Amino acid sequence: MQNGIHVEHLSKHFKVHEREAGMGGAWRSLFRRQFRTVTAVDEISFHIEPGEIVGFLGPNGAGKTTTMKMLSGLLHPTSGELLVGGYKPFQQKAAFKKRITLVMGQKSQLIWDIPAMETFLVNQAIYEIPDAQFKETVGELIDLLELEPLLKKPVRNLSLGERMKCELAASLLHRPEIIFLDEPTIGLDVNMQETVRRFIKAYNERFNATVLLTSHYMADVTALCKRVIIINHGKILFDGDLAALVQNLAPYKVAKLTLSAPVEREHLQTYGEILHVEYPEVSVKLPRADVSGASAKILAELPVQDFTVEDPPMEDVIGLAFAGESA
Ligand SMILES: Nc1ncnc2c1ncn2[C@@H]1O[C@H](COP(=O)(O)OP(=O)(O)OP(=O)(O)O)[C@@H](O)[C@H]1O
Repeated sequence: MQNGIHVEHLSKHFKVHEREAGMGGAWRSLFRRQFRTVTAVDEISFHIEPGEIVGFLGPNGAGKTTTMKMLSGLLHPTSGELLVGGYKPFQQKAAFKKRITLVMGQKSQLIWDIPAMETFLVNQAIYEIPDAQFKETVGELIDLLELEPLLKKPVRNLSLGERMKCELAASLLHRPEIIFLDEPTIGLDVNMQETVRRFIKAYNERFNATVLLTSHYMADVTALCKRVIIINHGKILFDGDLAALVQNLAPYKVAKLTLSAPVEREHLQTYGEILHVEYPEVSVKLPRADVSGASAKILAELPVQDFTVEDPPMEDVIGLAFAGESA
């Protein structure tokens, strides 16, 4: 289980200084400091097999980044057991650092005023990558990410998407087998998101790399992750197949029809809960257990020009997970 990840009852508490509002509060807090404990991660356990790509989802402040930082050795856990690629991350052994990488979409490791290639050379020295391997890996990454035209420009002149591609290359030069990706596509346009996604998949396949990925873009998750872990308020709400999540949480599918003649809303409602009507387009919820029967009825009885049945959008399904938790 060399490239796997084992997490048992992992927790992280932060002690935060609380100050009362106003001048009086500031004065009092000089003498009597008040602290509050924030539980960012609360006794989570999971295992990830080598080569798996797992989506790590949750709303803002759920505990995703804190978990990733513990997994990559940047934060010391408050309690629990953690084994990543056979190492205890916080011991920060050189051999451990060579096996992992943490890419944060909102933080750059590239040196701003000089071309990305210079950062690559710095990383070659840091990770002690032999020349031949460095050349080979840089060549592969240039091909996979189409970096050639970007490498000689100062990083500050690159677009956000171009910078992200260089960021990924810089983070993967040492060919880590375990990669933590925190919002790798944030702020990128749809085409660039797709490029980054394809690259992550290709890297995973080529090196059998284990990937834990957070993203607010559900397209990333559906394209890359068979399995998802959902976290909220530091606790795991779901860990399993994405398909099972959709089935469990959304016991319905969405039928989208294009009508060839108007139909009264009251009549449409008899086929299922209406999500949207804007003639000629209509969306109706169909019970998952009877999709074929309900579809046949619609096609036989309504003036339908076009008809599709889909799973509800992932955003809605994840929303249901959080709603269920707070209910
Ligand atoms: N250094 C810190 N000191 C105090 N509290 C912190 C610290 N880092 C994180 N927290 C708190 O821990 C909780 C979890 O934060 P974390 O950044 O892990 O969430 P996240 O799921 O990554 O959210 P986002 O999607 O917004 O990045 C939040 O309540 C946050 O305010």
